[in-house]
Amino acid sequence: MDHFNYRGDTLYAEDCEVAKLARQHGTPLYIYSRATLERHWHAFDQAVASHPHLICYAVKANSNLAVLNVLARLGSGFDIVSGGELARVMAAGGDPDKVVFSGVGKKVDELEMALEVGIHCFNVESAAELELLNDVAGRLGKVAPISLRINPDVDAGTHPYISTGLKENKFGIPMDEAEALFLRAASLPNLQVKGVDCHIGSQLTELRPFLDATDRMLALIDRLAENGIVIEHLDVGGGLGVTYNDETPPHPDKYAEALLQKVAGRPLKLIFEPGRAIAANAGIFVTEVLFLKDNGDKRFVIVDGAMNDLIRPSLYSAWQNIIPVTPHEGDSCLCDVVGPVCETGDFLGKDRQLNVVSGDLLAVRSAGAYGFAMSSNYNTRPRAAEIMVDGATASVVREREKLTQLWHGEQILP
Ligand SMILES: Cc1ncc(COP(=O)(O)O)c(C=O)c1O
Ligand SMILES: N[C@@H](CCCC[NH3+])C(=O)O
Repeated sequence: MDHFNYRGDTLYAEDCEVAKLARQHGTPLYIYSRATLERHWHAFDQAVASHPHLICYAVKANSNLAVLNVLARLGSGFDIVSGGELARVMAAGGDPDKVVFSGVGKKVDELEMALEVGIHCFNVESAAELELLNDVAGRLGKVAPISLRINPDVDAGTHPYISTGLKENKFGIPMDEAEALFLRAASLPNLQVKGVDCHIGSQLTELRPFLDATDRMLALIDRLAENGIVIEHLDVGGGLGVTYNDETPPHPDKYAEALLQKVAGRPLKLIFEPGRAIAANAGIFVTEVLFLKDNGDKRFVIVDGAMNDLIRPSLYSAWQNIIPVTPHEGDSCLCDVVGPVCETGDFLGKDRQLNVVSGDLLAVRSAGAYGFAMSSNYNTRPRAAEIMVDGATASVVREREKLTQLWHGEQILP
């Protein structure tokens, strides 16, 4: 369970009343629970406690500095995909020595920045990136620790837009090119081979694809050993799913147990890059009902939150639970919860049984990951405020954007 529960007739975030936070800070509003973030991180960390490991939280899921800082204080590492994310990690007090850098399109300035601060490992995704990194490191007089991200060609059984470990996806190096590229990496003077990594997709709800990928990675590690290349760590990526509706993803304990069986007896450090599993159910998105509109057999509940705030429903047809902050007695009816943005695809949920009136608050659950982080200013809508609750204390961890911030840097020509 998370820390967003009803007490009496109204929803709480830990010991803070959600309706009160909405009144104080306005809507739309993201609310995160520190206790839930910490519990999810510990669940991962403790699951693999018996084996050398590093949990590198995937910053892209929720990159608010306060979220990163809470995890950094637990000793977390971080998986980043840009120089911007590296800067955030450092601004939040994260340790660069626990940072792994993923991504198919790293730029020279990003490589330089990561080399200067001394990250744990570059997860290299192509032959061209390998050569570039060697050049940049040489120019700076550094040796870059590297892993090659291998595309294990397994079907993660998830939404096609968030599946990453199939041959047809842009990510990683094809398995049949892996050995040659590792040999090349080992021959380059400014690189040090450290590990292999993979990440096969997101919101996985079965263990099988993870274990298939691990088998393939371990077989590769054995072949590399025969060629004199010693691999120190296996980075299995992120991807563990969460319950949005009725999914039953494996608990990190079960995942770790199965994985540890496979690596038993090997002096191989394990790296994990969980994003969603840590952040999704640590957050809710609160929005106010503006108007109701009845169209024949359907009711539109028009709210002040929109696809620019939370794009997952529009982008992936993702289902996230929508609950009343303070439920009413009485009959519900079938509703589409839609935002003010001028797009037919602007909805937070379709065909939901709700009983609401104008002025009510709704909470979209499981919004802590890929929520605010994917938000935009489309329709010149300021991005929502973000609150972190810790017991009975609620703090603004990002102010609501002001309109003037939205055109900062623009200019009118004479
Ligand atoms: C390389 C990499 N690592 C980790 C993650 C985090 O994934 P998730 O949020 O599914 O755990 C992603 C995103 O899917 C990713 O691309
Ligand atoms: N943004 C996606 C997940 C993509 C993960 C990024 N590698 C989601 O909301 O489900």
